[in-house]
Amino acid sequence: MTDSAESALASARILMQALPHMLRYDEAIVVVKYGGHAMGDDEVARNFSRDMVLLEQSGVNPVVVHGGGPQIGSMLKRLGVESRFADGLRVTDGETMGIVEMVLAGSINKQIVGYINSEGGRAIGLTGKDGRMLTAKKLERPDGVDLGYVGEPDKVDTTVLDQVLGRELIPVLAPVAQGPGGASFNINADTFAGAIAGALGAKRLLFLTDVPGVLDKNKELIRELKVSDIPGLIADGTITGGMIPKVETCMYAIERGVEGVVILDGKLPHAVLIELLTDHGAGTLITR
Ligand SMILES: Nc1ncnc2c1ncn2[C@@H]1O[C@H](COP(=O)(O)OP(=O)(O)O)[C@@H](O)[C@H]1O
Ligand SMILES: CC(=O)N[C@@H](CCC(=O)OP(=O)(O)O)C(=O)O
Repeated sequence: MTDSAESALASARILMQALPHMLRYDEAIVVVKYGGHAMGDDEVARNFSRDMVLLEQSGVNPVVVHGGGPQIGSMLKRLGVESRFADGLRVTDGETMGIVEMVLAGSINKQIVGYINSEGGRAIGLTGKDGRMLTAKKLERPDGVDLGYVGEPDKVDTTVLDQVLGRELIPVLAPVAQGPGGASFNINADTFAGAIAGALGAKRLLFLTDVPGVLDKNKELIRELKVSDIPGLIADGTITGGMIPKVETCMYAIERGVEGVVILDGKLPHAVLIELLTDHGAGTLITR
């Protein structure tokens, strides 16, 4: 067989394997949270963007929610502003909020839009403010510690997204929202993605991070989890740090009707396609 015939046969085999999965996700909404740690270099960003375009072309409706914690940290350092966290959330005074909005809604959001456009897609960059998609309320902590302009989702209004989805456009959302008095609030990107996925009734919520998924005590990947397994894994110290808000968001999203949440390594080439369009999946699948 010639090289080109062999390559065509290989593509046909992949397509045949992917077809039943493509039908399962036809017209479904898949929310993909693209974490700041998963963004990496130019090639990672191009692979990620290509996957979003391929999904859209296969009849799936991807909605991207991005983070940018490490990138905000670098900008604060350059500007000589100290970064402070309380339980994984950035303490956000007025000056910090201006820089958070500049980095998330400005540079990162438009970079991702640019990458998706370069791969042949039509991306549309928005924040929670646009069309009042997501309004924030100030996050009040039980211990009374004031985190400043850190918000949590109050209301989600999907009017703008309803106009965009199904029209060959890929929404790319930055986790900034307007709160009481019109001020901008900084929302953890995992929490923002969970609220959007819940309101849209997404079929899947994918968290792209920098580890293969939820790891057990021996650092082995746990392939499947039930919501009821999670509190025990937090209590016994298996799940710690930045993984806690992620799995808590999984529980929240599944309670609101999201069918399944997957935590996976965003630097694995074509992680999203492998997860959605093959039998073996790529990370940890969490279901009811
Ligand atoms: N059981 C666990 N399995 C995997 N990662 C864990 C676990 N417990 C804690 N983590 C930590 O959670 C991190 C992912 O959260 P985070 O750094 O907030 O990611 P992102 O920036 O992508 O949102 C991992 O890099 C790891 O250090
Ligand atoms: C309140 C809060 O902590 N907001 C986050 C928003 C960005 C984010 O969540 O980015 P990652 O997903 O890359 O961590 C922050 O300021 O870092």
